[in-house]
Order: sequence, then C-alpha cells, then structure tokens
Amino acid sequence: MREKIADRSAEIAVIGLGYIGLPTAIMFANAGFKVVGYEIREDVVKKVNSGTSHIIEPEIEDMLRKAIENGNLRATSDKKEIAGKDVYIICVQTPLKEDKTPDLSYLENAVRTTAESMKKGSLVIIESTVPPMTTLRMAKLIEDITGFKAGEDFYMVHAPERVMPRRIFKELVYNSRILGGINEESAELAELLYRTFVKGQIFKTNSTTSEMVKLMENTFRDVNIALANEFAFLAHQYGIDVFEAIELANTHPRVKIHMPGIGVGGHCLPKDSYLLLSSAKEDFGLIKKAREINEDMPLFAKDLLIDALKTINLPVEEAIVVVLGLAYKGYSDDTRNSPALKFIEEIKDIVMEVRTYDPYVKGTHENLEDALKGADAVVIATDHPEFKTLDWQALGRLMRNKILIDGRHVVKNPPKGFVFKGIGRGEY
Ligand SMILES: NC(=O)c1ccc[n+]([C@@H]2O[C@H](COP(=O)([O-])OP(=O)(O)OC[C@H]3O[C@@H](n4cnc5c(N)ncnc54)[C@H](O)[C@@H]3O)[C@@H](O)[C@H]2O)c1
Ligand SMILES: CC(=O)N[C@@H]1[C@@H](OP(=O)(O)OP(=O)(O)OC[C@H]2O[C@@H](n3ccc(=O)[nH]c3=O)[C@H](O)[C@@H]2O)O[C@H](CO)[C@@H](O)[C@@H]1O
Repeated sequence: MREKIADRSAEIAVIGLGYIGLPTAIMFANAGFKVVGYEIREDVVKKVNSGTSHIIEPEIEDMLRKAIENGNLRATSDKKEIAGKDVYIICVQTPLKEDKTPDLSYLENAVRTTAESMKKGSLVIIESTVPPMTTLRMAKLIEDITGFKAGEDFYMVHAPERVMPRRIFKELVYNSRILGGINEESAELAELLYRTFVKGQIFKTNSTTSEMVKLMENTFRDVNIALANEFAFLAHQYGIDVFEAIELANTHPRVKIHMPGIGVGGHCLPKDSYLLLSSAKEDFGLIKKAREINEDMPLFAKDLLIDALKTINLPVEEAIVVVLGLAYKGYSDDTRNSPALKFIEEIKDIVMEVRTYDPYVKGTHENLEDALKGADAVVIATDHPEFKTLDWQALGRLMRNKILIDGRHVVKNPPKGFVFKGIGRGEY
C-alpha cells in the first residue's frame, strides 16, 4: 500500500458526495489518484459526471472540472464500480433522530457497502463526525461481514473533517489534520495518503481520541456562541448594544467573544454536542444548557417581531412578514437545521403570511422587491453578503409598514423611518 500511495496507483472510493465528500474526492483526484465517488443520489452522480457541482463553494466548479477532465474522477451509484479498491473514504451524513440521539443509519449502510466491496489490505477511513468509539464499532462490523481481522487484514482510521464551508479548498490543504487509527499502521498509511495534498501539520492518535477531538471543537464553538447569546439577552435588559460591548471586550488580549444571532444552524454545531454526550453515563449540564440557549434564539427573534408589531398597533394575525435568508449562514445554500426555518415554523400560524427570499436557496421569491410589496415586517435571518448593502429607504417604499428585525447584525445603522430591532441591539 505504501508504494501504491507514493506512485499514486492506489485506487480510492469516496462514499457520499456531499459538502465534504465531493471536495475530498476532487482533492485526491487532482493529487493524481483514480477516484470513484459512490453516491446514492442519482441527480448528484449525473451532475458531478457532467462537471457541475451541486453545492455552492468557492473554487469548486474549476477544481471539479479539472478532476473530471483529467479522467481521475468519476461518480456512480453502482456498487460494482467500487469493488476491490485500495482505499475507502466514508463521508456520509451523521444527523440526529427526532429524539436527538445519533442517527448512524447512513454511516452503518456506508460501512456495510464498504465491507461488501473491499479486499484484504484495504484502508477504510471515516471522515464523518461520529460519537466516541464508533470507529471501533464499525471495525467490528467490517470484521463480522468480511471475516477479516481489523488492523491486520484491513486498516481503519477516523480522519475528522475540520473544514469551514466557504473556505473548504484552502482549509483542506492548510488545516492541520488529526488521524485516529485503530492501530499505528492504520494511522501511518492515512498520513501518507493525506500528505499527498495536505500542507498543514498531521497528528496521529487513536480513533476514540480523534472522534472526541472533533466533537470537542464544535462543542467549544457552540458553547461560546451560547455565551454570546446570553450576553445579548442581558444587553437588551440593560439597554446597550452588545456588539459594541463585544468589540470592546475583545480588545482584552485573552478574550474572544463570539457573535450572538438568531440561532446556530448547519449540519455540525446543532448536533455535534449531542453526539459528544450520546454515549456518556453522566455530564455536568453546561453543554446541554448551551444547546438549549442556541435552540431558543429563533424565539427571541419572534419576541422582537411581536414587540415591533405592537409598536405600530398592527395585530399579529394581520402581519405579512418577509424572512431574508433561509440558509444557516451567509454565502451558503445549506438549510439544514437553519434557524430561519425554526423561526418560520414558530410564526407561520400566528401571522397572516410569511414570504421568503434567499438568493442562494431555490424555492424562495425570485426577487426581493416582489417579496417586499405590501409587507409589514422584514426579518434578517442569514448574513448573506448581498443583505449588507441593501437600500432600505428604497425598499421601505414598497412596504405597507416598515419594521426591520435584524437577527444577524447585518444592518449596522438602523434605517430612518423604520421600527428597528436587532438581536443584541438593546433598545432604540
Ligand atoms: N458540512 C460541513 O461543513 C462539515 C464539515 C466537517 C465535517 N462534517 C461532517 O461530515 C459528514 C458529512 O457531512 P456533509 O455535510 O458532507 O453531508 P451531506 O449530506 O452533504 O453529504 C452526505 C452524502 O452522502 C450520501 N449518502 C448517504 N448514505 C450513503 C450511502 N450509504 N452510500 C453512498 N452515499 C450515501 C448522501 O446522499 C449525501 O449526498 C457529517 O458527519 C458531518 O458532520 C461536515
Ligand atoms: C469549530 C469550528 O469552527 N467548526 C466549524 C463549523 O462550521 P460551520 O459551517 O457549522 O460554521 P459556523 O460559522 O460555526 O456556523 C454555525 C452556525 O453558528 C452561527 N454562528 C457562528 C459563529 C458565531 O459567532 N455566532 C453564530 O451565531 C452561524 O450563523 C451558523 O448558523 O463546523 C464544521 C463542521 O463540523 C467544522 O468543520 C468547521 O470547522
């Protein structure tokens, strides 16, 4: 295997071509490997093979075209095409069930497919974020299906993905990487493989540690955002602008407060602290409390909207509300766990009409002007760059009433003539 990685003759299958799998497949293909992307969604397979990306990400179209044109990347839904590969990289989703316990069914299916396809000597890598000890469990599943012995007949590694959407192709190269092997040989093989394009540091450890590291990173961010959200809540009570306070506090050399907002969405932060806690016997409660605070932020935005409607004496049930942004964050088309959706769920039965506009998400109003005609209130739920430069005076003329609720600190100066409320903006 070492020689095959060195001379790029190792053949790679990437299982799942989503936000993580597609860029990963592209990177290995452009590093000189023959890569087959196995994906159950046929629409994705078709798009990828035609050289177009189904996700929005800077550089992806060029990088994908290059990988397809040089003949190194092909997508398929046919299991036969991933038989006997040297390396399998699993990048499927690991969401929560309704009851907030991990739904590992996608992962288990992908591991089964891998077990049915692999050969003796294959290296199996899980890039998906998983609860602690999952990689060891998956190694056992492969042993049961194949009769191979883990660590001897096949190698296995958890290689958590740490990239930030919007910066994926830079971070894939320059981020440091944690490789958690089920044994040393597994981690060493994975190091050789990732070194073919990674310029950041590579740290080797065991698989349960790498699983925990990944979950700790996202939990750290989630808890810090919850703290910022609590500061915002307090700032409203004291009548100050929390963003000014945060900027000032962050001039301290050891303080770096995060940004409050309408909520924490995406496929990572809202679920990773639950994955972290999922197999624990006990915890101290801090992580769960932070989740609760972040999950309730859309309700805070709803309170601001209702307050604003009261200010103009418009009954809530007569209000036409326009939500700007459905994506979980700016410059993204991803609506998974988006606070905008939770906010809409909360208000849709109490107001007259909810309209949506998101230039990145299909199925919303084609243009903002149409969405705003005759509306009473606008709620900004996503920090898309386009929303930062809107001419509120002109847009306000299209509206029946002028209420603006900023859930993402997008509007720096409240526009004249509007009833303006922003999360963390105190009283105006
Ligand atoms: N999105 C991110 O920014 C990000 C960053 C770091 C880590 N992660 C982690 O990476 C993992 C993948 O996340 P994502 O955002 O890329 O998910 P995604 O939903 O965008 O992609 C997963 C893809 O796998 C496909 N799939 C599911 N089961 C399959 C199977 N059995 N065989 C073949 N294909 C299958 C799905 O159709 C989908 O296209 C998750 O564990 C996530 O927590 C995500
Ligand atoms: C530790 C870390 O950095 N992990 C990153 C994270 O990436 P992400 O795309 O989920 O990005 P975030 O920017 O964290 O956004 C999530 C939500 O939180 C809101 N938010 C954010 C900052 C803030 O101060 N206040 C907020 O309210 C924002 O609007 C959005 O809704 O998880 C990926 C997958 O595991 C990682 O790979 C990636 O490294």
